[in-house]
Amino acid sequence: MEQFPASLILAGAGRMGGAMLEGWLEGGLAPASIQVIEPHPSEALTTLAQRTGFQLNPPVASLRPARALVLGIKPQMLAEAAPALAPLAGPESLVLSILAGKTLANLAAAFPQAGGIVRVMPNLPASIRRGVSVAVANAGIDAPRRAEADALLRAAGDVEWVADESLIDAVTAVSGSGPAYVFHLAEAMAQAGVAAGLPRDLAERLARKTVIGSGDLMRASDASASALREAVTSPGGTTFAALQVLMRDGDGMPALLTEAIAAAANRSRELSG
Ligand SMILES: NC(=O)C1=CN([C@@H]2O[C@H](COP(=O)(O)OP(=O)(O)OC[C@H]3O[C@@H](n4cnc5c(N)ncnc54)[C@H](O)[C@@H]3O)[C@@H](O)[C@H]2O)C=CC1
Ligand SMILES: O=C(O)[C@@H]1CCC=N1
Repeated sequence: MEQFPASLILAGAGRMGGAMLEGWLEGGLAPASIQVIEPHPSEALTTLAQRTGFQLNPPVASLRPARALVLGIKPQMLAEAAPALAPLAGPESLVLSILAGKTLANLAAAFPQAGGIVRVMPNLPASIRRGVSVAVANAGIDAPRRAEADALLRAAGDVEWVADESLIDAVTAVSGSGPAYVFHLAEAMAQAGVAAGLPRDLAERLARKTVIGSGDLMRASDASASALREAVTSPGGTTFAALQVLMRDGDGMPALLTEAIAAAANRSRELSG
């Protein structure tokens, strides 16, 4: 049995907060223990609340500090939202933040009463419990709080704990933003397929199914990404011709991704404070 927190308030159930909520519900977190604060609830969130029974936007006066306060708002909203949210994190509470860039020190200043703080970078596949999260805890996180945070993150996929908070900016750039790179790969493959003469709908289906099948194959196989790539590449064949372009020094995919990931990590650092 997972050691979920006895009560949880989620502040901000947009795309990522909503994805984690779906993962928790699928993973067995009791809907009766969940309260969600979301000023602009989507239709899907409202339907989910009706179907499962968690409280969506309970009267503010009824809110008491929860064992876990999960922050799913945007980093730029923290300063504005914190004064109203801070009373919901008491000495027994754990604050779990998914905000890109916001450091443990930023969060401790915004939630001065909180018993402990965990900064997490999750990713969007959390909604189907296939996410990967990297977490770092401040000194207030004791073993029970850490186990509860771990249970929440495990319900959304895999979890890695790190001790060095400075790694989180690069983590954000690789796995937090990473699903967007994969989806963009599917977009770009479809576009290139159209340029090579395919009808758009066929090109989009082929790109989508190729990304899905390749991901499933990676999941099913112990082979490294390099070994799987080599398995597609016949010497002197078609893949080899394509990879000579993609792996080109200077302007190939490794160079582009290095630049893109550095830009994302820099943006994460800028968002602190
Ligand atoms: N979208 C993603 O794939 C990932 C997002 N994140 C982080 O998740 C956070 C949310 O990002 P998204 O879900 O993409 O944005 P979003 O805009 O979809 O969600 C933010 C939600 O917060 C709500 N909100 C605004 N003020 C509020 C308040 N005072 N109290 C409660 N809720 C309030 C908004 O109505 C909105 O629904 C960000 O901090 C981002 O860095 C982290 C990893 C991946
Ligand atoms: O784009 C962003 O800022 C957020 C953080 C990681 C993924 N989405």
